[in-house]
Amino acid sequence: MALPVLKLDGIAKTFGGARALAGVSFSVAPGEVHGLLGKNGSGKSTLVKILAGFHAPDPGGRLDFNGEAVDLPLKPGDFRRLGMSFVHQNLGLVPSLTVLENLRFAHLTTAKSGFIDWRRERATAREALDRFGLAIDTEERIDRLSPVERALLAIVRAFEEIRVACAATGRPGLVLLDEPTPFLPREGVEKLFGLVRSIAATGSSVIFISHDIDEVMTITDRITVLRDGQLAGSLVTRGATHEQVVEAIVGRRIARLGVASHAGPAVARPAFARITAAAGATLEPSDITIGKGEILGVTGLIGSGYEELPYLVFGARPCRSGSIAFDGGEPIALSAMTPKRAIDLDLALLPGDRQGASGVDSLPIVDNMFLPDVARFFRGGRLSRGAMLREAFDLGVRYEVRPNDPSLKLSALSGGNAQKVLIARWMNRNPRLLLLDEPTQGVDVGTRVQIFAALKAAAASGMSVVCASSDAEQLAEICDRVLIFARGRILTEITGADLTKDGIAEACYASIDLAGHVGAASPSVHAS
Ligand SMILES: Nc1ncnc2c1ncn2[C@@H]1O[C@H](COP(=O)(O)OP(=O)(O)OP(=O)(O)O)[C@@H](O)[C@H]1O
Repeated sequence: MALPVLKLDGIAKTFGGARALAGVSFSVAPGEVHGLLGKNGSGKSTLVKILAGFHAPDPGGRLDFNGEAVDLPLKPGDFRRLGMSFVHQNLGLVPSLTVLENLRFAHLTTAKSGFIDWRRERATAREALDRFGLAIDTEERIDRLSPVERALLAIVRAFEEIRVACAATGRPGLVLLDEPTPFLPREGVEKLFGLVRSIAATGSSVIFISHDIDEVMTITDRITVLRDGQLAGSLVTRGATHEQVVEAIVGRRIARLGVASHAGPAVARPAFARITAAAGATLEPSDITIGKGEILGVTGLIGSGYEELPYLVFGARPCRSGSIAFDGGEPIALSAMTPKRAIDLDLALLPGDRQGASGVDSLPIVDNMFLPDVARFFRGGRLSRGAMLREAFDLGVRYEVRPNDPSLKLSALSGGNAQKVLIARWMNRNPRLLLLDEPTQGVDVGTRVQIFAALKAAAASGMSVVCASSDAEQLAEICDRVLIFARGRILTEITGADLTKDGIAEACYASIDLAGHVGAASPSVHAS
């Protein structure tokens, strides 16, 4: 067998007494696309950060790269010399710098001479972007790019670094992609997979971390599964089934997701909220009625306008027009809606930007859980921290937050566990209308099932939900009705037996052709 590009032996990591990795061993062959899977908090990102030189592993482990033992801990930057590159969950781009500066960052900061030939740098950056078919301006600042463009740029940068490193060393390299797809629309995922295959064809290897089992089964050759920091399984992808992979991750059998549980037409329900002529940056004036206890999905290709809806209703983004009326009451102009007023009206918003808008990394979990309603914990004029901690712990049990220590900072949790904290925060308030943007991004397959069950139970007791998502499987699983958007307008509505993962995905794709003809159609869709 060819010499592995990466060989790990007994890699362990302890954070203040808690074991994140308990002696992990596996290897990655040249030209192999290797899936690294596991529940939230199983240790995947910790392993990646050890390879990046960000965390020092506990003593005793061994790491070989292209057959040579590497001194541990890796020093920051060692990975570049060896021929590794990374796309981390937060993408690692500098928002205030340009595309060019981000793309050529490593080269610019290590340039031997003080002189930088900007014309040449620009041409090199342009070539790299063109090679990957990415039509963005090299002078554009990162904070002006869309999330999709940012993700693709980070991916292009990682692949470009490997290409250059391999040309210099003449040996295979390794790209590590830590959940690169949540922000990518279907076309972006396909583009990424094209890049992954082209890198693997040159003999370099790719480690692909994702919670999307279908994607992992499409792109990987082998799969390593971690559970509680230990190796829980190793599978050859071609011979494995979806169920086997899920079982290796969760440790038990669970029912396949994505099978629509809807056999008939949507149940007629009384209207809870009527949105009239809501328009934002890309959303064209649209009328939408949300039923009481209904879970309404909104989706489409990225940029089609659906992703704005939760924010416009919550007053978290500027609107061009629109109003909302609750329970047949007087309409409230969306321009007069603010997050504070929305909270007073018993609305809740879970934004999609986990690392930015939704949680405060530097605050303890308990504060993140109760930020919106801390007033509830004042007893006789004093804040009862004990009551907050007790309730936070109970919520942590219910939503399987690991580790369940509410006094830890949010930043000490893995990405998926942080998302559970934020979901728990809003579900616990029992709002009348829950607005979600990509609610289970980064959440593992077992927890997804629990969150779906909690949402369904809350809807059954009368809570209305709007779920904006590009995840067709999730929408099929939880929604009573899904609206497909194209070019800012509602193109079609899916209910009943058509409400399947494939049905939703097909409608989104169909929207590419149909969007041009949608202008004259009425965008109005109602719950019953
Ligand atoms: N800086 C840190 N301080 C303390 N504990 C940490 C730190 N980073 C990670 N951990 C803990 O280590 C464990 C593994 O976390 P890690 O981020 O590697 O999980 P993961 O498998 O990448 O999860 P996810 O799928 O949610 O991203 C978790 O219990 C986490 O809380």
